[in-house]
Amino acid sequence: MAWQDNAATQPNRCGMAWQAFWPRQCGWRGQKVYVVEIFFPKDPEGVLGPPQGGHIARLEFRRRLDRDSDAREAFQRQVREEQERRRQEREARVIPDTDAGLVEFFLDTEAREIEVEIARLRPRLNQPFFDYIQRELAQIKFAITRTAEMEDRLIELEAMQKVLLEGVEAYDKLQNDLVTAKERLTKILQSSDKKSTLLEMVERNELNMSILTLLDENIASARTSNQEEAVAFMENVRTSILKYITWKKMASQLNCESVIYATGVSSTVMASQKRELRLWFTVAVCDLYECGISYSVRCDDACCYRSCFSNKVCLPFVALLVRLNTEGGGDGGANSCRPFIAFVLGGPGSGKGTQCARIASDFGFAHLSAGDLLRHEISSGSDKGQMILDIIKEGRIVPSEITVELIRKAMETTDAKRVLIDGFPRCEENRIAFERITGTEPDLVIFFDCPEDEMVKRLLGRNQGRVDDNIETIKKRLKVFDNLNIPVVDYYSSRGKVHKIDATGTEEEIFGAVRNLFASLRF
Ligand SMILES: Nc1ncnc2c1ncn2[C@@H]1O[C@H](COP(=O)(O)OP(=O)(O)O)[C@@H](O)[C@H]1O
Ligand SMILES: Nc1ccn([C@@H]2O[C@H](COP(=O)(O)OP(=O)(O)O)[C@@H](O)[C@H]2O)c(=O)n1
Repeated sequence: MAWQDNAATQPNRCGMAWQAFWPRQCGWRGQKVYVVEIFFPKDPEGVLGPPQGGHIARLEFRRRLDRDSDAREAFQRQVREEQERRRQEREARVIPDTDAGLVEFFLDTEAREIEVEIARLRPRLNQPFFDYIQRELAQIKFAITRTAEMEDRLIELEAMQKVLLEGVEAYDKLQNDLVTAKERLTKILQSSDKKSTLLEMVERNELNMSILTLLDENIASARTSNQEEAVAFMENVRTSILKYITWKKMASQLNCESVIYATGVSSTVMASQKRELRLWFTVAVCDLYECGISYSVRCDDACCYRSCFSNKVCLPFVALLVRLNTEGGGDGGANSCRPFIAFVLGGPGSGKGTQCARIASDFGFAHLSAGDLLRHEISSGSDKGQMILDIIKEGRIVPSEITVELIRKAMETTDAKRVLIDGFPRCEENRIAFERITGTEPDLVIFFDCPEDEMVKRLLGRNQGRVDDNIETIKKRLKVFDNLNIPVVDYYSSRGKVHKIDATGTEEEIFGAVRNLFASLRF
C-alpha cells in the first residue's frame, strides 16, 4: 500500500497569519506595512500571484476552469511550471552558516516562501538563534541615540522575530499532529476489526482532521500509482472516519459534557430511553453499516422523540447518546438530568469495592454498593432483613425488586452528578428490573477481570467478619457469578459499554488502569 508522510514536504498547510508583517518584501522600509494575502481557491499555493479581478471575476474563472478542459490543462501546466521555478530558486539560495547570516537570509526571503524556509531550516531556528536576535534588538533598544536606520532595523527584526516564533510553533505543532495522525492511521489500516478500532478511537477522542488529511494524501498517492484496491479500501475507511468525526463535531457544537456510544441498539431499547430523552438528551441515530449519517435530532420533548423514531431508520444502527451539559447546561438546570451512572462488575473478591473507594475519592463519584445496601437493610432490622441474610449466607441473589428499590432510594438521596453502582446488576433479572424501575441504563460498565484462585485468596483474607466469606459460600458465589453475572457483562459488551480491566496485580497497578480509563473518558 502506498504510504506517504508529507510532514516535511508540505509546510504550507499550517496556514499561518504572519504574512501580515513583512516590511522588506514590500519595499516600504521605515513603516509598518500590512500585506494581506488573498487566497485563490484554484491556486492554493498562490503560485499565480494574487487574483486580478474581484469576486465575480474569480467565480467566472473558476467556472471556466470547470467547463473547459483545455483551460484546465493550461492552468495546471502553469502551476507546475511555477512550482518548478520556485523549487529551483530555493535550491539556488545559499544557506549561511552564521546566525547573523541567517537573520539576513530570512529578511531577504519572500513572504510566500517563509513557511517553506522555516520547514527547511527548522533545526537552525533554535534557542541560540533567537537569543542572537534578542541581543541585537536589545542593542538597538538601549542605544543612547537611535538613527532612522536603527528604527528601520528594529521594526524589521521585531517583525521577523514574531513571524519566525509563530512559524516555528505552528510547524512543530503540525509535525506532532502528523506523527500522531500517522500512528493512528496505521493502527486503523492495520487493525483486523476496523469497526471496533474506530469505536475505541472515537471514545478516546482520537479521530481528527489530521488523520483525514493524511489519509487523503495517501489516497491521492495510491491513485496516482494506479493502486485501485488500495484506493477503494482507504476510501471506505475514510467514509467511516468522516462519519465519526462528524458525530464528534456535532457533539461539540451541542456543548456536550460526554458522549456515550452504544452499538447494536434495537428500537425497543431506544424506546426505554424515552425518559432520558425527555430529560434533555440529544440522540443521534446513525446507520453504522451504510456509512453516513441518517439524521440527527435534538430531542427535548416527546414530540421530537416520536418524530425521531417514526422515521425509518435501518437496523442495526448505532445510537449516539450525547448527554448535554448537565452541570448547569442544557435547559439551564430546570430540567436537570439524572447523574452519570457507572456499573462496576466483577467476581466476588475481584476488588470492586477497593477500586470504587478510590474512584469515588479521585473522580468525585458517589459510591453505592449493592452488597452494602443489602447488609445495611439487614442491620436495620427491617422485615426483609432476615430473608436477605438467609440469601446472602447461601451466596444466592436477592430478589431484584428489593435491591433495585434500595439503589433507587440511595440515588435519590445523593446529589452527586456521577454515581458508581458496585456489584450490580448481578444477573439479567437485576438488569431488566433496574431499567424498568429507573427507566434508565448505565452510561458505562467497568468489569474487573480476576482469576478465580486470586478471588478466593482475597476473600479468605478479607477479615471483615462477613457471613459469606467462608469457603463453602465462596464456592457458591463463584458459581452464581459464572452462570448469572457473566451474561450481563456479555450483554453490555455487545452494546459497547464495557471497559474490562485486568484485576490482577497490586491495588495501585489496577488503579493505574482505572485512572487511564477515566482519563480517556475525559473525567
Ligand atoms: N489488587 C489487590 N491485591 C490484593 N488484595 C486486594 C486487591 N484489591 C483488593 N484486595 C483485597 O481483597 C479483598 C476483596 O476486595 P474487595 O474490594 O472487597 O472486593 P469485592 O468488592 O470485589 O468483593 C479485600 O480484603 C481487599 O483489601
Ligand atoms: N446485586 C446484588 C448484589 C449483592 N447481592 C448479595 O450480596 C452478596 C454480597 O455481595 P457484595 O457485592 O457485597 O460482595 P462480593 O460478592 O462482590 O464480594 C452477594 O453474594 C449476594 O448474595 C445480591 O443479591 N444482589
